[in-house]
Amino acid sequence: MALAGVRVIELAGLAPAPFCGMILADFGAKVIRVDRTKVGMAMDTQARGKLSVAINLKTTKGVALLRKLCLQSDVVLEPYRKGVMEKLGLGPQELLKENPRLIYARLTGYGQSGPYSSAAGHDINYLAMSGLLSRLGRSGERPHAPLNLLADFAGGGLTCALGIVLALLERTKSGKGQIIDASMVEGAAYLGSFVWKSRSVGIWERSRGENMLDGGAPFYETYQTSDGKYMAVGAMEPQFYIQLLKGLELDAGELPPQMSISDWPELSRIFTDRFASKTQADWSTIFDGTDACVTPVLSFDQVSSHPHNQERASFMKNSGGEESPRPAPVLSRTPAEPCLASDPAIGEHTVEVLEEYGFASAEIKQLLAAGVVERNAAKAKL
Ligand SMILES: C[C@H](CCC[C@@H](C)[C@H]1CC[C@H]2[C@@H]3[C@H](O)C[C@@H]4C[C@H](O)CC[C@]4(C)[C@H]3C[C@H](O)[C@]12C)C(=O)SCCNC(=O)CCNC(=O)[C@H](O)C(C)(C)COP(=O)(O)OP(=O)(O)OC[C@H]1O[C@@H](n2cnc3c(N)ncnc32)[C@H](O)[C@@H]1OP(=O)(O)O
Repeated sequence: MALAGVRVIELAGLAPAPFCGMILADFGAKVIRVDRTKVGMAMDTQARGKLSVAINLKTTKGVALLRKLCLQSDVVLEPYRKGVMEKLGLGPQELLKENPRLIYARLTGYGQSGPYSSAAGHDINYLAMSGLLSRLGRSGERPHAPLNLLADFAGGGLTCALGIVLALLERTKSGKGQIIDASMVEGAAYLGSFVWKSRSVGIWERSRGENMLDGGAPFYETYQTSDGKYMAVGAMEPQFYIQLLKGLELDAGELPPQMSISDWPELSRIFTDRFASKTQADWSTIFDGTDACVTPVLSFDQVSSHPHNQERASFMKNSGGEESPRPAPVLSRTPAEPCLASDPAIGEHTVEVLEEYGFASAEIKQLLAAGVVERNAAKAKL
């Protein structure tokens, strides 16, 4: 796999850093998640392929232990509020001094500087601060955050993974590590570059929810079908729009012009009535194999059995039967090989990891007895 041989220490976090760690693990890195001790249940739902060590970082020995792990690793990924790692004596200056090849990734909401850098926050706050949230939502309604996908995962976890891979690539030339300051506000804003940079072509001039790509245009919308499901329409270009009208059995000559913005509400009503006359399966049969850019809005229950996704094996099941998306993109020679075993219990690999990093068994016993580290059995498989 592409990242085979890369060792990552991931400090346990809420959602974005776990996703970043899972991407690295899916593509072959050895990812060791550092959990707290005395925590019953892991909150990491993105733990595929990771190992877990439980270390009490509020002890001097726990901090020394983590330093030793970082000394022999390529990447440390930390998701805490600004200053937390420095308070523990695990800041980048200290760790890079000991291991100059270390890539030290800091994944936060607001970045390592600026007046908000120490504030708590979540996806919705970061998205708001990126400017993007102001553009998301229906006409006349409040801005709406679409799940916690944009800041936490796209602007956060995924962007941070890109930063780590870039730093690993650069290290092959310089031999040096570096610090990554991954701010979810900036990651989300960067993701919005298209919106920023396409303002000059006039496609965002109207209010939120009234433009071509944000729900304003009838040919870029979802429509309910007679069985309560939905179809997605993305027929922007005239040659594709004609195909849409053909599938809907509408005569272009009897309709207002596609780009007549003042007629969009009327066109939208016509399309709404038409889509409501057949089931999702009927519409799929009509539009499949055409260039109308019309697809069913698949639910999580439907998605893996759709013939297209099925042929590509786009979704997979782990050993416990849990379904999830297969890692993307697909690399031809060194594709991801996601782990199919169930997620690790907190501290499941404490002993194994410490042994691998050179701790003697007597030392491990002492650390366990003193509560500096904790070992737990793998979760029972039902
Ligand atoms: C919208 C998303 C998040 C969605 C996640 C949800 C799925 C979950 C969020 C809340 C969960 C529910 C809740 O917990 C209640 C129930 C609990 C129950 O067990 C399960 C059901 C629950 C209902 C549960 C269900 C779900 O899990 C939830 C709904 C996001 O946007 S995530 C993005 C968040 N932002 C960031 O990551 C940016 C960077 N980080 C931060 O800004 C802060 O870390 C953050 C997130 C604001 C949290 O701040 P906090 O004050 O809690 O922590 P920090 O200041 O960072 O300090 C960390 C301290 O921990 C110490 N520490 C770390 N490791 C160790 C260790 N191994 N040993 C000892 N101590 C450790 C560290 O030293 C710090 O200590 P100090 O404070 O003393 O310095």
